[in-house]
Formats: sequence, structure tokens, C-alpha cells
Amino acid sequence: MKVTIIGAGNVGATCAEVIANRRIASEVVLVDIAEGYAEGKAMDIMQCASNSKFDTIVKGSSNDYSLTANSEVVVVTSGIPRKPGMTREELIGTNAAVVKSVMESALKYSPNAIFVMVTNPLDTMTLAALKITGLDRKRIIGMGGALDSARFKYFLSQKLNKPVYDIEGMVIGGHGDTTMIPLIRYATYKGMPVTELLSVEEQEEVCKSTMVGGATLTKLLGTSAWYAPGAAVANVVESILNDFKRMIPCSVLLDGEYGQKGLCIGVPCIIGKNGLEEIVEINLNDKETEKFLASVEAVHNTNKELTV
Ligand SMILES: NC(=O)c1ccc[n+]([C@@H]2O[C@H](COP(=O)([O-])OP(=O)(O)OC[C@H]3O[C@@H](n4cnc5c(N)ncnc54)[C@H](O)[C@@H]3O)[C@@H](O)[C@H]2O)c1
Ligand SMILES: O=C(O)C[C@H](O)C(=O)O
Repeated sequence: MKVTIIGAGNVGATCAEVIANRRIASEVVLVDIAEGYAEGKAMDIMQCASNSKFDTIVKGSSNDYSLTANSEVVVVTSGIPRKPGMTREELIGTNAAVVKSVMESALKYSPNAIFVMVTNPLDTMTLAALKITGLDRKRIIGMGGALDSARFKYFLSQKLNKPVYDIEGMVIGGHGDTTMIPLIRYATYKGMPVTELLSVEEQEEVCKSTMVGGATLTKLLGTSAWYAPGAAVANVVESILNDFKRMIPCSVLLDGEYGQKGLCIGVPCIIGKNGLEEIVEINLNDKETEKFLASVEAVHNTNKELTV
């Protein structure tokens, strides 16, 4: 199983390392526009192999896409990250141009691949990738909700003082500081609703921390996060390669689901060998629907700035 990761920066290289460490694929090709950078990252990861005990082959390429030929999955992490004080939406101009150039090259060599988009602003870049390639919506999946849900579960575990593994929770909506929707009503600790275990104030604190999770880390790190994003992408890739059909909130093109059309936004998806296997339409109450509609409007507004 071959995976290409375009963009060997913080998120791309971390994703490659997680895929290798967890033996999710037999081969990973890292591609970057910066001369020698992807080769360097690949060599560094390969020098983990004897200690970490994996046999995945990680290769690097300075913009030569021939090495990526016939990848089953292509991950797109190329583009600029935000700096403290910025929103993800401010990255649109630079990153849309990057996404355009890399999608065309990657598709040429891997015509049957499933694409996992990571570059921000995520929902708009996922739509851009669909427009650029004309591919079926099943084959282009935006990774945002997998990360946001991981953060949600982390903040819930902190507040409940319980292991994160015993917690379930999901974040839908746009992958933006104000557009994501942590579904607290559906979150559980060992099957028990967290709404019965936390006060309303505590629930609000968890949701707020989740929504600004990326901005908080960007302020602390000076650039955006990479460990949790890399692991979240690897999880999506794993579900595709193994046809696990995991339910993961992902940004996909809606065609009537949730009453919406013509935008990519985070909704619960079944992810398997065909990419998007199914969109799961969960019941949203009035308050959640109101938030979802506001998120849809905000994502549509960002999409209007797209020129590709
Ligand atoms: N969707 C998410 O949940 C999520 C999470 C984290 C980061 N991100 C986004 O992912 C992107 C990458 O973040 P990062 O922290 O890895 O940034 P980074 O700067 O560490 O890495 C980006 C890499 O892309 C490369 N690149 C730029 N243009 C390229 C091109 N045309 N072809 C090939 N490579 C190219 C750069 O040389 C760089 O090495 C950002 O847009 C960031 O906002 C999204
Ligand atoms: O916060 C960012 O800009 C990067 C990413 O979208 C994240 O949520 O970590």
C-alpha cells in the first residue's frame, strides 16, 4: 500500500512518521517543493526504523512526482500555516494556488487515488480540490473533524479527570475557530452522557477550548500544531487503506444531506476503501441546527473568495 504526502513540513512529516510507526502503509513518499527537504525528512524517519521497529519504506522527492506513481492515497499538506493572531481563512490566496498546482501533478501520476486534504482553510481547499480535478466527491476528503474531535475528547478527559480512551465525542461543521460545533449532547464517558456529569459552565468551557484549540496552540508554538494533526490524518488514511469503514467527521461535498448543497463541511462520514462511503445524517436539535446553518453560511462566504 502506497501513500504520498505532498508537503514534507510539520504536519506532512509527522503524518509520515505515524504511518510508518503504526505500519499503516508499506511505502510513503514525501514530496516538497523545497530542494532536498523531503529527502532529508524521509532519511531522518527511516533512521528511526531499527529502534522503532517498522519496515515501512519512506522516500523523499523534491517535486518529482514520478516517484508518487500509483499511490492509493494522496495526502495534501502543502501550503503555509497561520501565525499567531491569524485565522485559517487568511491563508486562502496563497494556499489555493499551491493546492491547484499539487493536485494536477499528483492526479497525473495516481489517477485512482483517494485524496485527503489538510491544507487550510480546510473546507474551502477541499472544495477547491474538487473543482480543480472534477473528481467524484467520494475521492476527496477534508481532514478537520478527526482533529477537532480528538481535541474535544482531550478537553473532556481533562474536565472529567478520566482517561481519553473512555470518552466518545464528535465535532462537526467548518474547521474554523468560530465554525466548528462540538456535539456535547452526543458525547459520552463509558456510555454515560457527559451532560449528566459536567455542569453547564464546564460543558461550555470544554466546547470553547475545543473551538479555539488550533489558535491556542498557534499562540504557544508560533506556528500551527502538527502532532495531533499528523496522527488524525494517519487515522483517516488507515480507515481508507484497510476499508475499516470508521465513522469520522470529515469535510465532504454535500449534495442535499443536512439540507445543503455545493459546499464541503464537516459531517459524520463512513470512511473506507472508496474514500467517502456514506454520509451519516444524525439528528440535530434546534440549537445545533442553528449553529450548523451559521457554519454553512460562514464556509460559503469563505468559498466566495476562491478564484481557482
Ligand atoms: N486540516 C487540519 O486539521 C490542519 C491541521 C494542521 C495544519 N493544517 C494546515 O496544513 C498546512 C501545512 O501545515 P504545516 O504546519 O505542515 O506547515 P509547514 O510550513 O511546516 O509545511 C508546509 C510545507 O509545504 C511545502 N510546500 C509549499 N508549497 C508547496 C508546493 N507547491 N509543493 C510541495 N510542497 C509545498 C513547504 O515547502 C513546507 O515544507 C497549513 O496550511 C496548515 O494550516 C491543517
Ligand atoms: O490551527 C491551525 O491553523 C492549524 C490546524 O487547522 C489546527 O487546527 O491545528
